[in-house]
Amino acid sequence: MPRFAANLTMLFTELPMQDRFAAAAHAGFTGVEILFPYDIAAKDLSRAATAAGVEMVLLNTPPPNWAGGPRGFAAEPGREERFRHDFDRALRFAQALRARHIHVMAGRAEGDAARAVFVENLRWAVQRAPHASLTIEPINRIDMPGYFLADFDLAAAIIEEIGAPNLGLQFDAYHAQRITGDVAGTWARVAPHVRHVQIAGYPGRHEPVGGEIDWPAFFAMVDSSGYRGWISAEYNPEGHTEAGLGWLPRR
Ligand SMILES: O=C(O)C(=O)[C@@H](O)CO
Ligand SMILES: [Mg+2]
Repeated sequence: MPRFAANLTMLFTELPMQDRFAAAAHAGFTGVEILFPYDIAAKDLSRAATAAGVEMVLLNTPPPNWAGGPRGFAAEPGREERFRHDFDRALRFAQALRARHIHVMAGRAEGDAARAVFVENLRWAVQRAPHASLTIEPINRIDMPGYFLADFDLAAAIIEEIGAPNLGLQFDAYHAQRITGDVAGTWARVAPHVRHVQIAGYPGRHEPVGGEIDWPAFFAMVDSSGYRGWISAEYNPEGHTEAGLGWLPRR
């Protein structure tokens, strides 16, 4: 059975960030992720994670703008220097927090030049951080207009092309359903590349309960595929976070 993590950027927002670690542990999560942790000193976040006894699972490359600004530069021609600067910053945070994965965000771009720059930047990153685990995540363009990586097959092809042991796929079931309408079929095609999973109900991006995704079937499929990484709850709770955690196994 995979382990469950709480995305502290979206869950437990009733509390200040440092208090969300303990709240997640109390609720039954053994790991946490933060999309953009850069506003708080890494040592303070690390202390909160250690005190709560939760593992830091993932963070994103900057910029730290959750409110609609740019979402990374890895696929943007002409922004290679900015990408490398941001990547090193993410690496420092990941090392300080002992974070398992760094999600390398592609940013807004399109076309062959963007694909080439994305591959080139990822090749640089996997060599820059050979001991870090890097992920790329297809994100639907309705929620994130213009985002370069919005195709699971493209992500799998790029991972295969780069062929680095420290680069894998971040499979967000919500985006998979929104992009393909077939989360199970998509999983079946790309499962060997997956090294991190995120979940949210579709439609709505709320708790993973009901909706278009058959959640018991999804969890069974992920489990039987041999995936042993984390499954992270990355959704907007309908109400109070705690009140919506009935879906979490082993509570
Ligand atoms: O939007 C998502 O889904 C994510 O996982 C984020 O990392 C993107 O900011
Ligand atoms: Mg996601």
